[in-house]
Amino acid sequence: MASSAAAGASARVDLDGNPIKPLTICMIGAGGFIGSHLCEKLMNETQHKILALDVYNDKIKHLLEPDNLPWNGRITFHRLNIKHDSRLEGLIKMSDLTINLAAICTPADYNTRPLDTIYSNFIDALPVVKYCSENNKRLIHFSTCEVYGKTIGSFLPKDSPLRQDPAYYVLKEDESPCIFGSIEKQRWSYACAKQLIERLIYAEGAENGLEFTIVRPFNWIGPRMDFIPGVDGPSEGVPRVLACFSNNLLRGEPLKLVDGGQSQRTFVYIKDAIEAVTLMIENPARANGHIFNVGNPNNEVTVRQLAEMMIKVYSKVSGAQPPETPTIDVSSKEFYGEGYDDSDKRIPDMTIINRQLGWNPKTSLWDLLESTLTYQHRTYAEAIKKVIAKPVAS
Ligand SMILES: NC(=O)c1ccc[n+]([C@@H]2O[C@H](COP(=O)([O-])OP(=O)(O)OC[C@H]3O[C@@H](n4cnc5c(N)ncnc54)[C@H](O)[C@@H]3O)[C@@H](O)[C@H]2O)c1
Ligand SMILES: O=C(O)[C@H]1O[C@H](OP(=O)(O)OP(=O)(O)OC[C@H]2O[C@@H](n3ccc(=O)[nH]c3=O)[C@H](O)[C@@H]2O)[C@H](O)[C@@H](O)[C@@H]1O
Repeated sequence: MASSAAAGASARVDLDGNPIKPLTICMIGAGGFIGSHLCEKLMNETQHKILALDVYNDKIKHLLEPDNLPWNGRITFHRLNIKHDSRLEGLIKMSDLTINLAAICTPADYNTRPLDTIYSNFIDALPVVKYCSENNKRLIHFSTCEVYGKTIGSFLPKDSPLRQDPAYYVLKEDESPCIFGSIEKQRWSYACAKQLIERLIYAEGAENGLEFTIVRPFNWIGPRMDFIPGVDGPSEGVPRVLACFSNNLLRGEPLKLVDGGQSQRTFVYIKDAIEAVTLMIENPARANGHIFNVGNPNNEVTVRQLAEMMIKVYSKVSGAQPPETPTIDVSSKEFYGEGYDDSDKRIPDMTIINRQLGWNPKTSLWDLLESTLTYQHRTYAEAIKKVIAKPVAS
């Protein structure tokens, strides 16, 4: 494995046929869902070095130990909180490229912990941008498709034929407006903080020459996403939809559809999406100065359809009977609390990423759910049984 990985790595060329020099990458938030997949790919397929920064490392432990792994020495973990750690600037200075993934990014937090959300997504990202700019270091910053907010089409009358016109709903990096709800709808605290840090990075590029790339992920999903409440996360915690529905399926409970599950999303497989990030890392001349949508426009479903598909796939991979009551409707107020609001529809325009990096997603929703739910079942089914069997303390 070591020799084939090294051989593959030495033959690597960029999209213009130039050999790729090994980089040192400061990856902030490397211990999270996206970070863990990116570290895995870079260790397996390239010769880049990673300084992995995070508060946690559970999701990348398999890349750090034991110390005879083929990539031994190319990944080092630095346990730190970027809110208050003087090592941050030094680590950025030691690197050729910084990738910032650190953020609070679960919707259940946006309206219930708006201050933490705004600090995490804007204030805490400021020093990262500043150190990159001052030290002439390249930055890949993770933003979100939530910066688009709601579609223009959502404001049209329900029966307007214009709702069918892509001009009213396809989201384009350089054209679509950012449409958020009122300030009382604290859901938008995250999107607004992400929008402002995007604007700041863009301005650093324009005024001070910062070399940057901004990534707008559209619902990347796959193994290791978030946590299963009561198993590897708090019992009362509310993760993103993939983990919420996985939790319901593992426990044999109905899946909860917020406000009827009418919102639409496009889901992309994490492994396809990581391919796009690798292209950005290794093709700076094509990626710098750009904002990229990264999603799969072919995988659009309503949340209700997602639930129905996950129920079918989970039955197939686990052999379990579907729950007697497969889904139940809950109000957003009951599920998320006051101040929740939602994006109605999210279809990414792929023109820019396709033109600059030639990237296209490959995996269908059914296939990505099959591999992800196989992982969820294998990883959590036994643990859930034990949790369920435990008597509740009176
Ligand atoms: N997963 C998606 O589909 C998606 C979609 C849109 C945007 N994003 C963005 O991509 C980034 C990564 O998302 P993810 O899904 O991997 O989330 P995640 O929560 O799994 O990972 C974020 C990581 O950052 C770390 N972190 C947070 N604050 C930190 C701090 N102060 N110091 C050090 N480490 C800190 C966390 O411990 C966590 O490991 C985020 O910026 C998120 O907003 C993700
Ligand atoms: O992944 C993304 O691209 C971005 O969008 C997500 O936001 P959202 O898609 O609204 O969050 P999910 O938790 O994945 O919820 C998707 C939809 O499912 C619904 N939902 C969620 C959980 C549940 O149990 N039931 C349910 O119906 C939500 O109301 C929402 O309409 C998060 O904000 C971020 O991680 C990220 O920036």
